[in-house]
Amino acid sequence: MELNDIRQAISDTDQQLIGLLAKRRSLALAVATAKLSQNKPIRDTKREQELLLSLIEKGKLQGLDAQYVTRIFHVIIEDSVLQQQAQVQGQLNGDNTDAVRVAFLGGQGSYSYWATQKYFARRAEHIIELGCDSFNEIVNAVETGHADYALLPIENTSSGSINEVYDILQHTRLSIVGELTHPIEHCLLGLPGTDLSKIRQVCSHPQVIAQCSQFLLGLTNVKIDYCDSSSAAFAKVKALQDPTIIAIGGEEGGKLYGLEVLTRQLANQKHNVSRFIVVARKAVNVAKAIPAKTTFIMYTGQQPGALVEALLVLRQHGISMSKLESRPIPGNPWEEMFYVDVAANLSDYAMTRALEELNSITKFVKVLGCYPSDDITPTQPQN
Ligand SMILES: C=C(O[C@@H]1C=C(C(=O)O)C=C[C@H]1O)C(=O)O
Repeated sequence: MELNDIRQAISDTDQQLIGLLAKRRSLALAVATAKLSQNKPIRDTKREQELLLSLIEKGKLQGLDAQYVTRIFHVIIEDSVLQQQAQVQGQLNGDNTDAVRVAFLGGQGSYSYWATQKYFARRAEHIIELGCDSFNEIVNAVETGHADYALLPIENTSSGSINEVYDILQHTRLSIVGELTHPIEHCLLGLPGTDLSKIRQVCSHPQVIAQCSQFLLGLTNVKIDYCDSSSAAFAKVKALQDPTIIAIGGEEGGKLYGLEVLTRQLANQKHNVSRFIVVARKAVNVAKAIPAKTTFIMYTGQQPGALVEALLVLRQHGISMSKLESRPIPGNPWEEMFYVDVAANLSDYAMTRALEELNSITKFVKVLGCYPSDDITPTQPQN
């Protein structure tokens, strides 16, 4: 067979794969409806386990190794579960699936832009993008009704919590309605033909700079230029047309501005992932069939043991905490507000009781939102 003919056969096979993936997805959505009518949870790890074992067996017969089959089906199953969860949530909360207006940091090509695309691809036909220059502007867009949702990065595996966003949450009336984890792969990006040894200026968002601090220490005589977003940095490098100025951001984003990758994998942590939250004016209910997270803030006061007492309430109700963060309370020096993420549905009896008790033993408690957990831990195909 000629090269072109073989390639044509590969393209035909890929097209069939795409068709099969789309078919599998629509079957998964039908499964979700059937599960709801039978009061069954969306995730069924026993079924996933059986499926993986049987696929590994079938793969072996056709020369496909177990790891390859497992890796591919982890991606397919994760998509299937997230797709089902989004459908169930949309139905429960009467979401608009035609068009949503979403505010996020930066313009086309920023990390928040890609996260927005990923999150809403499962939830709406059309995204009306509202790129913003700051976290305050993003939140304001939703508060004033210019946008339906805002997407905000809240923590990252390299740089930790994004304090500015935590501080905004203390004062906003908006509710957290969703979360999303998204891999962040920082690259040095420059105009075509840029010579790394001649670089004088690196542009990016302060969070990106913080996540690449170790790499940047190795660059001498280079000025750091803090921009509003990674996409603003791309735009600047493109506009200046100076090959001594480069940006840090995602490869796909840089491409939109005609920039090329000079170096990859710049983050301090190899596994560099950001967690984003989605906020809206109206809180949502989370279907019982879906694992939920609740985020609340509390001020315990400064008496000895106050935080321990509060955390004991969670333990007494069998509620597990996935995150505890403290932030200063503006205007009250040395006093701290605690941010707590728990694996619980706000409408669970245990959670209702825990919040009642926390209300009585702390000085202030406010629920920031209850939303579906994005954590789809892959099922391992053990016998
Ligand atoms: C589709 C289903 O829902 C989920 C997704 C699965 C899949 O995509 O194969 C398997 C089990 C469930 O966690 C199902 O239960 O069959």
